[in-house]
Amino acid sequence: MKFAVIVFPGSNCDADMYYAIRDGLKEEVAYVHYTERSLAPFDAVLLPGGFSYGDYLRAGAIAGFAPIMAAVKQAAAEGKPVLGVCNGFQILLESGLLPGAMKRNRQLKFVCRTTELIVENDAIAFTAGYTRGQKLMIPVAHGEGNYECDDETFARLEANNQIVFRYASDVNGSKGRIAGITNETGNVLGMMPHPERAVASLLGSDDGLLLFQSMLRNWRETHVTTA
Ligand SMILES: NC(=O)CC[C@H](N)C(=O)O
Repeated sequence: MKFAVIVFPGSNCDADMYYAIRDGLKEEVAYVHYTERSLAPFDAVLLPGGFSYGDYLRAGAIAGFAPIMAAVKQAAAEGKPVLGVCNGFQILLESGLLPGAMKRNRQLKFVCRTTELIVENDAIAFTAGYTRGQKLMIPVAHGEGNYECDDETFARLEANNQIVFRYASDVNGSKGRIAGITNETGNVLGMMPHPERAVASLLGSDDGLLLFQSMLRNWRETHVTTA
């Protein structure tokens, strides 16, 4: 399976994502610059954390218009898995691939610590290896992680099972303690916590590795070769 890690000006978790795939998952991975226009050779797209364009206007707002985003939207439309972590999640929101928006954390402070997450949806490619209700220890590091959407959108997210992860307790004021959501077809996932920073017990937790392993397992199941 071939993973693309998109690099925007100001990305700072691109290397973490790259090593999680190369050394944690042991699959093929390459950096793709934000000025590129095709993701055709890749099976999955990863939007890493960071401060793209210095978080100017709003985090992710400018990156949402970067040249590569048309290819990210095409990959999503083709059903390829697209994962946005932290700033990557913010970019997915700003580009309209996921509904809602991020506000500054309620406490108006950057939060950098390990959080406890609850798996709410274990039926999508990213979470099939977990079980619903399972608790995960995954770190967060963000200033704008306070998820907001209107009540109608929130009701739709709940009804469609699009809330994938919730914080076990309030971290940043996020509506419904939302930590991660998916699109209606389940192939685009945005999450504020960093699974790529939790891929080995040496890092304090390997609870994030199963997310990447689930992506790989799903891809193998749907791309059977009979050579
Ligand atoms: N690690 C990240 O991606 C966090 C940066 C992010 N732009 C923020 O809200 O602070």
